[in-house]
Amino acid sequence: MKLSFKNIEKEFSDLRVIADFSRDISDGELVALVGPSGCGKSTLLHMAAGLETPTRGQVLVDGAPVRGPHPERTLMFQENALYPWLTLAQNVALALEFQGVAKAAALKQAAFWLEKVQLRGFEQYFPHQVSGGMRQRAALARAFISHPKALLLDEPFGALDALTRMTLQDVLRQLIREAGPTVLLVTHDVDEALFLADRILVFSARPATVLKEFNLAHHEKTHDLSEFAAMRREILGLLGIHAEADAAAAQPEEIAA
Ligand SMILES: Nc1ncnc2c1ncn2[C@@H]1O[C@H](COP(=O)(O)OP(=O)(O)OP(=O)(O)O)[C@@H](O)[C@H]1O
Repeated sequence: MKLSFKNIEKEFSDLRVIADFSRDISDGELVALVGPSGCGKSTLLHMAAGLETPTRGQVLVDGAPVRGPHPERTLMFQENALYPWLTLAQNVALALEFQGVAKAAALKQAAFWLEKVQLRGFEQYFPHQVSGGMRQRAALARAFISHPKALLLDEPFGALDALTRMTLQDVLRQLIREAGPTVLLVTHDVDEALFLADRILVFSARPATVLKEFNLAHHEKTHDLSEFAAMRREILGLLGIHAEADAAAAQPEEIAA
């Protein structure tokens, strides 16, 4: 599914949030959106989901204007995504039941997807009985069960510790490889963007404009991101975070001859 943002501008009353954003996201591409807090990244995601409309401009899905939410475009949030009164299996199955699939068939599919995210044996657990990482695994299963053509991820692992986040990034990458959806990922974690994305868009503060775009397609990536150290430094610099140690302190001591 191709997503196109055409001259998007967004204002909330007097607040100018997005200033003339245009980009095409190709079918199967994973584009990460990074930028300062409150610059409008989630707003762009909500527009692609059909939950928010641009003040000016258009969001197109395979050439047709977005008119509202659709199960083909699935939004996934940071946390609290599961219903606490339903088991993990029931939560995952619900995504299919909403689309008219009978409960028994939906639960069978849910078991399959829970196994894919390594939650076999936890089908009957309630969300509060499992860890945050396990809840997000279940949320991933729920996102993928309906075979979305576009996945809109809003800080999906933002509430997890660094190690759990990395294992979840691996799970997500495997699911994406198998299912091939187009993905828009909002993240504050530059390493997450470097690891997962084919392209990274770095936004300015409000009103958001793209400061710079980084292309990472065709790189075989691992969590060792040393190959991308210069890019990482540049992205952090654009975000106003200076990664270099104090230049003077970083100088090796001169060796007396
Ligand atoms: N429905 C709304 N009504 C009014 N203002 C809104 C609405 N949605 C978002 N905003 C405002 O628009 C701005 C951008 O919000 P948005 O959530 O898109 O930013 P963000 O870049 O995703 O931020 P963060 O990284 O902190 O999640 C914020 O100032 C926010 O308060």
